[in-house]
Amino acid sequence: MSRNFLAFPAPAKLNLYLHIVGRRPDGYHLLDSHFRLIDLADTVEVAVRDDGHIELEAPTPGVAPEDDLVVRAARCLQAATGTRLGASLRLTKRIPMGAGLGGGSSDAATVLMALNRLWETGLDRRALMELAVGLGADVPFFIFGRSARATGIGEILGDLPAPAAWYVVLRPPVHVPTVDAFKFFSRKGLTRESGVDIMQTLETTQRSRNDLQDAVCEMFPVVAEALKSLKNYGAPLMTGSGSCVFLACETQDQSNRILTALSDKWDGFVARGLNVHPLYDRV
Ligand SMILES: C[C@@](CO)(OP(=O)(O)O)[C@H](O)COP(=O)(O)OP(=O)(O)OC[C@H]1O[C@@H](n2ccc(N)nc2=O)[C@H](O)[C@@H]1O
Ligand SMILES: Nc1ncnc2c1ncn2[C@@H]1O[C@H](COP(=O)(O)OP(=O)(O)O)[C@@H](O)[C@H]1O
Repeated sequence: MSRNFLAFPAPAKLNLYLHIVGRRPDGYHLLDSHFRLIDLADTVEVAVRDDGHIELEAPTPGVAPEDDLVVRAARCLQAATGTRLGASLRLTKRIPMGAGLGGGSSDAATVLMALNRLWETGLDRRALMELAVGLGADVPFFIFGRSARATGIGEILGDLPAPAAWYVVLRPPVHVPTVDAFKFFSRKGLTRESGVDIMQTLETTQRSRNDLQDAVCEMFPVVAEALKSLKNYGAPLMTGSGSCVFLACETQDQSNRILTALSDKWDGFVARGLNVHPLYDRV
């Protein structure tokens, strides 16, 4: 049966700083991080089914369909709203996985926003964000949908504008499991005491720092090498739990020139910072 698929973008994100300021009893770490959307995006295609089934037409490489975040997001919205409708899903992956770019989380957020509209379940942004945190700590950010300061485990979000910027992003050929990055970090006892009003100290200390960076560089020295390559051009940073590293540039041309200069050694891409999620007004 031919179905009427509609396509929705799922943009990636960078962490312009990532501070770990504590740890919850359940083991999740308390963060203070600046999340910024970029124009690299996956595409999620959705067709409503009236039989209630959730079907992913082709598996995401390395992910069992029932574990796929797009399937989990659809089932989560079904359970929360009691809708009898289902969906067929197609996913076009462009965001590297395990790269600190939030690809899986963004895919999940796009499914929640798209199906909330197509199933007419009528949840508001706040309700969708509350559902989202059960799918992943940085899923709520993509529903919040604009440059944000994230605290808590990443689910408490407030506006924090980012300067217009282009980013050159290098992609070391390793997949960093988020859980391993945090585990390695905590084993080294580098967690700062919680409760510090980081925005005050941020004025006096260097803001753009990723507290997971040293741990990931120790686990994957190739990430340290990628940072070193970019250090010739400015002050690079790893995004999220890695493996990607990035450098902010004022112009697209500057980003392209740096990527070209490093292209014999590194895979990478140039991305433009976004102020709002492409689906922002569709919630
Ligand atoms: C680290 C960040 C920073 O933006 O980005 P990514 O590197 O994933 O892109 C995010 O907080 C990742 O969010 P997300 O990828 O959704 O993580 P989850 O699936 O919720 O958690 C995976 C595992 O990471 C650890 N984890 C995650 C978030 C957090 N604040 N503290 C943690 O300790 C937990 O062990 C958890 O079981
Ligand atoms: N649709 C999906 N796209 C990407 N990863 C997915 C998806 N569904 C589940 N995953 C799992 O989520 C993990 C985190 O993926 P992703 O969010 O892209 O990376 P990161 O957490 O480094 O930003 C992947 O390693 C994969 O095992």
